[in-house]
Amino acid sequence: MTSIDWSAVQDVCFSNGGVILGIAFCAVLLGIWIHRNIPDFPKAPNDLDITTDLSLATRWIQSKKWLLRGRAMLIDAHVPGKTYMLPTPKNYCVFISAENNIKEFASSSNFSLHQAYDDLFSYRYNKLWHDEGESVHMTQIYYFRVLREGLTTKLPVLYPYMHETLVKGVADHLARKKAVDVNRQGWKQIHHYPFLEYITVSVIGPIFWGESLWANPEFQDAARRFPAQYFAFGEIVQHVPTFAVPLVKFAVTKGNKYRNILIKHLLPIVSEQMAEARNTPKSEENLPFINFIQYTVLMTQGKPYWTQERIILLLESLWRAGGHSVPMTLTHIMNSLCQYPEYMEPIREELDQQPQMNFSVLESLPLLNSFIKEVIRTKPLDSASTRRKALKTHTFKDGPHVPAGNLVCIPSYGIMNDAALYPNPEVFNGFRFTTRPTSDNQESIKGKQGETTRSKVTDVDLSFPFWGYGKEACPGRFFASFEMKSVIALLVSRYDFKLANADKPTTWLWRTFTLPRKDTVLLIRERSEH
Ligand code: HEM
Repeated sequence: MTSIDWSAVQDVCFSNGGVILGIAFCAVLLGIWIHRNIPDFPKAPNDLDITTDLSLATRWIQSKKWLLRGRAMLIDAHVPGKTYMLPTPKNYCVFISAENNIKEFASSSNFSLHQAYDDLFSYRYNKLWHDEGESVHMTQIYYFRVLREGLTTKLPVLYPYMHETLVKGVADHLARKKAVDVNRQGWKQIHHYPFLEYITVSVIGPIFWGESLWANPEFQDAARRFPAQYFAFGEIVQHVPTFAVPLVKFAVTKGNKYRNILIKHLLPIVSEQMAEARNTPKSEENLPFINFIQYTVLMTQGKPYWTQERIILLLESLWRAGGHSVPMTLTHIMNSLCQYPEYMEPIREELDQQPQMNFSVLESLPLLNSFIKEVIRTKPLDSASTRRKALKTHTFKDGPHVPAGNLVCIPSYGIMNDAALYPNPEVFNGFRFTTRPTSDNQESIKGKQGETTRSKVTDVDLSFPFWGYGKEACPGRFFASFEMKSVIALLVSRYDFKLANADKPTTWLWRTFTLPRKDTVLLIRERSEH
């Protein structure tokens, strides 16, 4: 029998005792960090149409893969009409596409939109003020009131202003660029997404904050930068241990720099306008829409819940919600116009045929409407919609049992690419939505009296759940769609454009999102006829 000679091991251990102790200490710290980062998943949903049996390790790996490959995982897992689940970093997400189940969860108080977005954007760490008495319900009511009653109904009046701002914004932006091509054909080079972000924010900025505040360079710069910083922090904070959150917040937000600037400017304005409103008789009907600040102040007049801090928080949330998704979706639309140039001429012709452009004309153009809708169908910003977190355990009438703490979502990409709803879904057909519907199951395209109407970008229905579904569907979609149409109409009718490098990818993926790359370069020049 051979005996083991331990002396070598002893030599290593004792002569390197400090090092080994150090490694052991680091291992303990790593263990604590991993432990804190493996959240206690809620109980797994069951009674699904497609069941998944996941070991702890698989669940952990899958939930991390979700960040980088969420969209692909969701598309792979999708079976029309079936319920299935995938693990996300904090819980399971149950995907529901059967009509009854969608209607059931979208209207049930057991589920919360706010809590679901808290998981995504870390609201709880991202808040400015800790507000014990805050009512999510009240905030949601006012999101809808301000956006629907305020902004949406005023779009016809706002169009000339929006158009003028766009024309100037694009011209000024391009004037700062030198022509790049050697053949002297007048092409200029711009970074596509930053350009569209700049001009769309230039349109909504004054409508939101008022012209004089928007003209303040310090305020405008902070307002432009704040949403991106908010989302970056919301993402980063999910991957650091809780004790490090304040430090990370300080580092990422540079000590709340942009938010503090917004507040410095907003507090005196909001408080002055509230004082003025108190001395003016309250009118419920036809409040004038001058800008968002003023409209919100008038709308909340006489409601003790609405303190100046809460009004600012409401404005801040609306600004974040509206700021980034419009230019991102718009970039997908413009990229698709470059990718499928055969659509450019018909859309241009449709625009050129209009003797005068205004809100109703722009809203009535079938080719423009259809092209935008087809891009959204094939390349939605988010492949899942109508995120809701189960606040209470919920057992659906038709099956799935969802323990509290899990998410429920609609697999919007899967539905919008289902061959039963959209024939040849894999084919990009820019004018797919110009024909009137043939199938009875598309409830959206039926008017109030059952008459068919043309499909619109802003439709919310079971075959087009891009904007969410039910009473909480995006209240900003009318403005978003109209702004996107205004930008495309201007660029298509006055400019030629193409991608500088058609072979380079134009998007990157994160979770279930398809985001435009910031480094995509667009070549653009003014059309000679204009
Ligand atoms: C292309 C642009 C946009 C897209 C893709 C988009 C998409 C969405 C989606 C999917 C939801 C969730 C609905 C649900 O889960 O049922 C939502 C909610 C919301 N959107 Fe939009 N949106 C866009 C533009 C805007 C704009 C421009 C504004 C404001 C000016 C806005 C304001 C809101 C608000 C306030 C909510 C939250 C409603 C609540 O908490 O109840 N959105 N949006």
